[in-house]
Amino acid sequence: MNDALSTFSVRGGRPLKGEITVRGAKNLVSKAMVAALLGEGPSVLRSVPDIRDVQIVGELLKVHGVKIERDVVGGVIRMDPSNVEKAHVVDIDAHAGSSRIPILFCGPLLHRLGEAIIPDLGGCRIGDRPINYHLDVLRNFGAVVDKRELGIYITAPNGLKGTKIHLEYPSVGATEQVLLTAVRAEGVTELTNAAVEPEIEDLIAVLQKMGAIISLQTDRTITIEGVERLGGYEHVALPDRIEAASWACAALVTQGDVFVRGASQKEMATFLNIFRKVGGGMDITEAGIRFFHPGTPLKAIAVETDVHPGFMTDWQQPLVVALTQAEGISIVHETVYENRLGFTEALNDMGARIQVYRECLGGSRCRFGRRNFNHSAVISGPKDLHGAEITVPDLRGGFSYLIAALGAEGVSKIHGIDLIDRGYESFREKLTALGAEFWED
Ligand SMILES: CC(=O)N[C@H]1[C@@H](OP(=O)(O)OP(=O)(O)OC[C@H]2O[C@@H](n3ccc(=O)[nH]c3=O)[C@H](O)[C@@H]2O)O[C@H](CO)[C@@H](O)[C@@H]1O
Ligand SMILES: C=C(OP(=O)(O)O)C(=O)O
Repeated sequence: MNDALSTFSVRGGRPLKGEITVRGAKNLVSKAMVAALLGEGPSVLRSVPDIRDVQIVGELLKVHGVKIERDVVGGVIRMDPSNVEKAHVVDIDAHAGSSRIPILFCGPLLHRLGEAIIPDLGGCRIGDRPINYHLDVLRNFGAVVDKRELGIYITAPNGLKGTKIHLEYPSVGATEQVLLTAVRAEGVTELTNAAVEPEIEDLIAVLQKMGAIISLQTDRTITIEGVERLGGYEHVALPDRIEAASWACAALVTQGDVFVRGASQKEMATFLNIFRKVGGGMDITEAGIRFFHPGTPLKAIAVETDVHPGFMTDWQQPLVVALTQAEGISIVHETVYENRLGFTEALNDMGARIQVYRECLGGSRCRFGRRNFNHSAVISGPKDLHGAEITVPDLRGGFSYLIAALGAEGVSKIHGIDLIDRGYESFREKLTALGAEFWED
């Protein structure tokens, strides 16, 4: 175990009961903040959660001259990009490895400054996570990409021009790259096989408020007519459907009853279907969703992760913990990331029975079939979980360990808990509100 990591101890066995609130989605807020860079006037974003990714993007905006005012408690961030300027390489490099968002600064910085320097990316290590689509997209618009020792240096000597782009896979980040570049490129851009996640639709709404002209067809085609200028925006971020689903799984595993204020049915429809099939109870209201264990045995299921409107990959890890409590054999086929099942090893140390396979099990053949990636899991349940000493591997894996520890008999020691702050606002306070017993060493 790494002693340098902060340690969080949890005594499991108490049902989580009560109410918590989710605010804006990590995967929209950070991108809407980047979009503010494109405007000539200030932008105001509301329902901003207090998570580390927001802080990191805020700092990156600041080093580029954006004036930021933030009301952390009220969840409001005001960004004034009137004086965007070149940042010092050392200031940019200070953010190397911290998040995946810097790659999305390319289009806005090229439009504003004619060049962009992008540090090495961070984010969860759940696969190789290449950026080839991003760089191809930028080259398509006419950008010149130069890989240097301290990151990537991008210029657009002849400006950025609208183009036709087809994505080999509907990547969320690459779709956002196209949007954030095309809105001010000269002429029309047509993107086919685009990702259509709710966070992307919300980013389109933000850009439209700024003056962009974007249409989204039902066949994953997005057309963007470039405009010369964009203004600021005022926007309320859509709620975080990943955080909401994570608390739903925590309610199930601990035999609890949690009202997640802010959870929205529309963006969670696919998760809600699976939660119901597993046997979870729910009451859907306008204000939020109550998730509870109905007292009857949970049922095993087969599920595969997919791009929207499929079952989201970021829901997979919390759901796997819930499936350790279901009666029978569940199958989970991870088709978005090749390496997102490593976290199951520690669950097995806690008493779960999960076997991982290279084959595509229980669903269609995916990009990872017949390759050396353990991307299918077979979960036999129900199994009583017991406390263990575990280290957080990534954001969702970390929250999943927390769920397992809350549902386990005895005390678990979780190392590296701070990683969870990247995407779960005030999770310690929320755990306290729900009656969990934990302490930090
Ligand atoms: C900050 C953020 O919004 N993160 C989300 C975003 O990540 P992110 O935008 O990084 O995820 P992508 O949709 O781009 O990745 C999907 C797949 O495409 C591959 N790929 C992607 C880009 C590329 O240039 N080349 C390539 O091969 C990836 O390795 C992965 O296998 O969408 C993922 C899929 O819903 C979510 O899990 C992440 O929470
Ligand atoms: C994979 C995730 O995020 P990121 O892309 O920021 O690593 C996540 O939120 O689960």
